[in-house]
Amino acid sequence: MNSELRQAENLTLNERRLLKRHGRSVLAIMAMHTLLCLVYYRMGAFLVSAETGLFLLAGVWVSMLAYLLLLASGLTLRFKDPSLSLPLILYCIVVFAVSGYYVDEFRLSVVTLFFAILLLVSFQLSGKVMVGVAILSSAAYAIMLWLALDDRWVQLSFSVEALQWLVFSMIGVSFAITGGGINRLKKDLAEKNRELAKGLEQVREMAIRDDLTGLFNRRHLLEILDRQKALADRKRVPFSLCYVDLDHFKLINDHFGHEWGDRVLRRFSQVVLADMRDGDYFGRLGGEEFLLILPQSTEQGALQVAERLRKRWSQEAFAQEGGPATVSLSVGVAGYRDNESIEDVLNRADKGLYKAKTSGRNQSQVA
Ligand SMILES: Nc1nc2c(ncn2[C@@H]2O[C@H](COP(=O)(O)OP(=O)(O)OP(=O)(O)O)[C@@H](O)[C@H]2O)c(=O)[nH]1
Repeated sequence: MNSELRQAENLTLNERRLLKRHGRSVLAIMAMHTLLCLVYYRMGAFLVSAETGLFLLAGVWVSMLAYLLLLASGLTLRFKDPSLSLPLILYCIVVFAVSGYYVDEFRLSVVTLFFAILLLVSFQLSGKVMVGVAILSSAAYAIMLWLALDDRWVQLSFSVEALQWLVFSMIGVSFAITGGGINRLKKDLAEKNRELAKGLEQVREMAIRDDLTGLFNRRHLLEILDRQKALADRKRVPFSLCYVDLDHFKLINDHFGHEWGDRVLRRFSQVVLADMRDGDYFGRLGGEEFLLILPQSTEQGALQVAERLRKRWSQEAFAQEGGPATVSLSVGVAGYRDNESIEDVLNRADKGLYKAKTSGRNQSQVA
């Protein structure tokens, strides 16, 4: 599994965990709200008939359970806001306004729970939306109050109710402003985290790559070899190496300059990368020496790959650009033998290379 896939999976897991926590918080707040309503009903302060009260509570809980099930299903994960904070808070405005309407004496205590939900959604909603929500909730409170006063004006004190509305509205707006700040902070933090992850990825890339060619460096090649050896020892999957060395490279530097030497090294890297099979590994050991690691390849298979590469590279000409006509290469091939060390298999590949060099270069030899 590549790192992007793993990262995406982790993000989804985190998102799911956060959603679960959000769902639990909403559930707790709504349960407290129901409990308060039931207590006030027992005290005779919730001014509804048993049927109406039951109908209202059933309505609240059916829609609440539908919301929680929707979150738990993961269907909302593809939305920009998987917790559906805006629909939730709009729904809560209605629920708290309706319940507040029926509890004259304890109105403020019931609607206070609304602030807990407001705080919860502030993690998702922007400052502007939060202020909009606060204004809307204040308007809903005012309408609810107007209806209550209209119905029961004898029992109610306009000035006390108006003062409570003012307190509710002011707290609502200050929650919205603070919540907007939290949201901004969260966004800034997420952006910083993204930058940090990008930076870390760059550092990791720098640690495993060769500067000149962008290929894997010696250290990373050795790590890959360790992994291949473990796999081969455990699962008996063969792997082979091609130790590749460009011939008479010193002459290229001497005749055409160091710049040309670098250019040849880079072109060689591109040619191999374009030609190699998915799942194979190619890197630069240093200088003009390269290593091709071929998982699931036998020595004979690797020899064929080496020969194909040698022939492909021999077609690469530089004379027209003012460089060497062609540059040949020699390859030492070695297949991993059960339980031998990485050092041993590398030494055998190096021996093959030596054989290829001493036998006239421009060839591949198994060792
Ligand atoms: N341009 C360039 N040259 C490099 C780099 N790294 C190593 N070299 C040069 O590569 C040359 C390698 O020379 P040798 O080890 O004698 O090998 P060779 O000339 O290819 O001879 P054979 O391998 O025997 O065919 C040296 O001159 C190094 O300076 C590099 O990054 N860029």
